[in-house]
Amino acid sequence: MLEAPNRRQARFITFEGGEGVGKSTQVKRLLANLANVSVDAVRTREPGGTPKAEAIRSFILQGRSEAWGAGAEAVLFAAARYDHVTRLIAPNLAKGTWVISDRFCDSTRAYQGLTGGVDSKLIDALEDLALDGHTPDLTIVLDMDPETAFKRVAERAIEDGLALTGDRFEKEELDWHKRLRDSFLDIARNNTDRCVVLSANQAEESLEREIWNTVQSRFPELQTGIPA
Ligand SMILES: Nc1ncnc2c1ncn2[C@@H]1O[C@H](COP(=O)(O)OP(=O)(O)O)[C@@H](O)[C@H]1O
Ligand SMILES: Cc1cn([C@H]2C[C@H](O)[C@@H](COP(=O)(O)OP(=O)(O)O)O2)c(=O)[nH]c1=O
Repeated sequence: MLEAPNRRQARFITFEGGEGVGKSTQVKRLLANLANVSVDAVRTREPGGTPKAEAIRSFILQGRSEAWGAGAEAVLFAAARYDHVTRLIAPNLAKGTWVISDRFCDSTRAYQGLTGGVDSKLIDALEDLALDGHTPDLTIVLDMDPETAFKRVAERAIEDGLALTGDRFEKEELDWHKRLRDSFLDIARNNTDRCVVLSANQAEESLEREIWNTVQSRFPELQTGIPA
């Protein structure tokens, strides 16, 4: 008897890229597309995803670890990630539920490592410890020039009547964000088996279709259309 898609091997997909490129928007759209083909999936994010990792998130994003430097912050992100992997990601994958994460280990490599100047040996060691073997099956890198991304975020904040305050990393200079963009592209070039770079500078719906096509071609079991 043929198995329904959600009975097959669960997949771990991550979204990466700079600020405001549309990661959260597209994670939600991918979840809806997976639900349409009866695949059980959970949406999560980094830093965070579990109560303890969310506590580390608040600590870092409020700027309380800034004075410690990028190396110590990389260790904090890795501590949050270890909790996230062992308490949420691994158990869900083990029971057959796909996991879709808004940011994961490439953010540490890009922000603290390539852009923040932390030695790649420390980043490699932290990644090895925190992932505990759970390398993503697919990473979608959303790429776009940071000026356009910032305009989007600002326009939306004005529409919603919100003040644009920004967290620790959103406050960095434009040049820093350009280097960050290059860092994500470097990571993708060095991990072509895992990473797919897509232009985020397109309408939400067309980017959603590109992502769904990418996911379906990477995981052909989704194309069978067998109902659960
Ligand atoms: N393709 C798109 N075109 C225009 N605006 C978008 C697009 N995708 C997302 N947005 C808007 O841009 C802002 C940032 O999107 P978001 O998904 O929160 O980005 P991120 O999670 O990468 O920070 C939001 O206001 C969102 O509604
Ligand atoms: C996961 C992770 C995030 N970060 C940064 C990226 C973001 O600036 C911030 C998370 O904030 P968040 O608001 O979730 O990101 P976004 O702006 O994409 O919506 O933490 C790191 O510096 N290192 C990491 O390992």
